[in-house]
Amino acid sequence: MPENLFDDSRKRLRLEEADHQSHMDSNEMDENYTPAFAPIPQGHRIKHPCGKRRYSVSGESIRPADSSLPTPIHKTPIIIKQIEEATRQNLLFKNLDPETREHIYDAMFERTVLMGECVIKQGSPAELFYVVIHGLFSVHVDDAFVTTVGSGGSFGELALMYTNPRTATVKAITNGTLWAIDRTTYNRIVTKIAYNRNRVYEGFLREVQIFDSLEPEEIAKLADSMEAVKYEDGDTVVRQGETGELFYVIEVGSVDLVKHDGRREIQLPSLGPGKYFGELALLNDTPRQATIKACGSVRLITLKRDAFHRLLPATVIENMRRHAESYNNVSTYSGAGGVNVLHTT
Ligand SMILES: Nc1ncnc2c1ncn2[C@@H]1O[C@@H]2COP(=O)(O)O[C@H]2[C@H]1O
Ligand SMILES: Nc1ncnc2c1ncn2[C@@H]1O[C@@H]2COP(=O)(O)O[C@H]2[C@H]1O
Repeated sequence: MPENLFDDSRKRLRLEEADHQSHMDSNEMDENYTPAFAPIPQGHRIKHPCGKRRYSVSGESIRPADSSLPTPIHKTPIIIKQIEEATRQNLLFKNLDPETREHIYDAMFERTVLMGECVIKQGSPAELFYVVIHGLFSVHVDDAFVTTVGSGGSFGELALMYTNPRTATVKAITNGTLWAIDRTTYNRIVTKIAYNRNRVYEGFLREVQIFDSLEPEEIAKLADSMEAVKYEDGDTVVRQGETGELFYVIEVGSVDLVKHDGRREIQLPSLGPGKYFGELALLNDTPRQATIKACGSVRLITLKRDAFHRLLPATVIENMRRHAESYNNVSTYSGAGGVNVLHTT
């Protein structure tokens, strides 16, 4: 049975409440305020010594394999839109992929507050992040008023990052409606979705021929380091002559390759699902040797240069080098179709 984190959150919320009166009615925003946080790097993971992967965010250890996504809390499309707008500029949301963001919106719960209530008390433990749907709230640092936050705003974001005490007091100037999420639930969603996605990559990478010799554990590490990117028809993925930092495996769709040999533009065989490209720049430290464009919608899984060198064993690198030798030999090049000279210059 998944634990009920929302009941827990409400308990903590009550602990944060205190009876304070406020007579502030200013609408000024504190333009000097910069939230003291950096975005949670997606997939900030550590490998547990026992071999089971754990994900560590904000000092809390989460084992995503054993956790589940929270039960969604119903909200109207208007509320979802308001939450979306209020969090659009927030780094903790903006850097998340749409699927993760959606699950976080689903998990947020409603909290109504009365005029004069203290929602956050400076110095108290931080647990909840709030989006303001209705009402006006005043922010005070060391008892000095700094700003107000109204409908479409948010506060308490530090709670999603750290266990540090609250940096300010926030009071309700009017009755209000807030939607909230606690740090544990936020982290659980972020790590669970990253974990699920990596397991899907893992399944796919197991089927990729060049990785045939890898052990399951090596495939899992690779999946954890890879990120998906999407391109639409005609988009250039890599351009001949440019520096390259990524290695690509085609998950969905196909790509067209064109190489300019100094005189002529030559069309090379297209590549489809399970094929890879972009290894030459990383293997030889050379500029890209061909231009590659999406043919229809394409989904690629990418590996950064350092992870490429760190995670791929010598046997795989050797097989890639051997395969690259066939690039200049049309008869043995595995991408069927041969080469066509497009035009000469
Ligand atoms: N100077 C400020 N201007 C605007 N909002 C602030 C300021 N200082 C703190 N806050 C907000 O008040 C919140 C108090 O709880 P947190 O520290 O979690 O996150 C804080 C911010 O969201
Ligand atoms: N005949 C070819 N010549 C050069 N690159 C090729 C050829 N066929 C496929 N490629 C791929 O095109 C990629 C372009 O970027 P890279 O040079 O990093 O790596 C290259 C190879 O993966």
